[in-house]
Amino acid sequence: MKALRLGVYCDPINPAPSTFKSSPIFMDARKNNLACIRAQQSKTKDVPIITTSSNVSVIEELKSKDWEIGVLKDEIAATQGIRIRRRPPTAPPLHYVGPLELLLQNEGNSPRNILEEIVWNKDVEVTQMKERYPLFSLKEALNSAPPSRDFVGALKASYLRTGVPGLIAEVKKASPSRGVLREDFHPVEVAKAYEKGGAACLSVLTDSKYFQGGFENLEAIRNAGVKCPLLCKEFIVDAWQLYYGRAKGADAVLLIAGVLPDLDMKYMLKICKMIGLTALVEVHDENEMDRMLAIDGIELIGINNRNLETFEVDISNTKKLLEGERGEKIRQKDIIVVGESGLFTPADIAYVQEAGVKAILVGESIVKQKDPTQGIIELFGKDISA
Ligand SMILES: O=C(O)c1ccccc1NCC(=O)[C@H](O)[C@H](O)COP(=O)(O)O
Repeated sequence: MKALRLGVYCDPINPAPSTFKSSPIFMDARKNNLACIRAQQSKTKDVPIITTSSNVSVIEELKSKDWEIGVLKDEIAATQGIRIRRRPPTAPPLHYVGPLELLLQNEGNSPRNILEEIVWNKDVEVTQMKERYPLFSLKEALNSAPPSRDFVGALKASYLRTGVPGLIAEVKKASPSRGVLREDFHPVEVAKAYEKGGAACLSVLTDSKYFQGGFENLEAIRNAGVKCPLLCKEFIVDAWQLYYGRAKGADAVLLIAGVLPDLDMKYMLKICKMIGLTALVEVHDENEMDRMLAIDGIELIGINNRNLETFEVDISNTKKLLEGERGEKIRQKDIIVVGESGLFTPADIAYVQEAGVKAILVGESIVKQKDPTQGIIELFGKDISA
């Protein structure tokens, strides 16, 4: 353990009862209170903020409770086999402890892998975004958002028309595992080239820090008149992001089973349904698949061949997760399966199609081509546009 700055977490005066502390109402109330206080502060930025000892202590207390709740949530998630922790486990918010402010740091405070790092960053990013665009304003924005389009319908229609899996073509400039994929990147041009090449739907990376994407790309593609339904490819950690994505023109959103515990997943699915978003629920292993098959109402499951913790890609993962009883259950539930990542050749497509997928999500192999329309022809070994 290395001590850089010492942070002391203490709330001896007003500890909340542990049963109440873990209730969703308490968690939401804490988060919203904190966001409200910050939003009020940012609205009045021209006026000097008088920081009284009482509002500082309220904010500090809320931060601490928020951190405590995060730890509790991680404990619940771990019982479901989820390895991704939602925030650093041993670092409570920095507290003023007199003349010395020190933060205890140890290995537990470092993300264990890239997915965990992305999730921790996303949590901070979303907290800041919520202050700029509070939920009530997004709910208003939804009234003027472009109508959502039928994502699953487009995939099914494409499969019926072409006899090969419907293509979700990914508008992706860069990725943590591959670096920059397309230097001269014009998202609208790429999107139009994909549409011309016969893509059923598009996936638009909106994360800027790790993928050099952005919500402005999603919005621009939608506003450019591209007809393919759009997947907002984000790391969803908070329901607020669903409203934001829909307001920016998304028709579908990605929900990662390795990040969201069952209760969060069910909650997100409900909100998606309420606001007209299709959920692409992503799994990578048997445990995640079994957890998602136990949840009602999922119509689209993506099997990611890429392990987002190690970057290892193996397309036989799709086959493995569709074998035996799992495959049977998927057919019974009439779930459309999307094969994701690491698909480069007609043989790869045939392999996952044989395993049972009716749709594929492809980025690297087509975005890297000078002409992405031609990239699609090469991927399938034929023209699927007509
Ligand atoms: O692609 C990455 O390096 C990555 C790293 C961490 C989290 C997610 C990541 N990628 C998301 C995806 O799974 C892919 O963008 C998508 O399935 C397309 O994959 P590909 O065809 O291999 O570009």
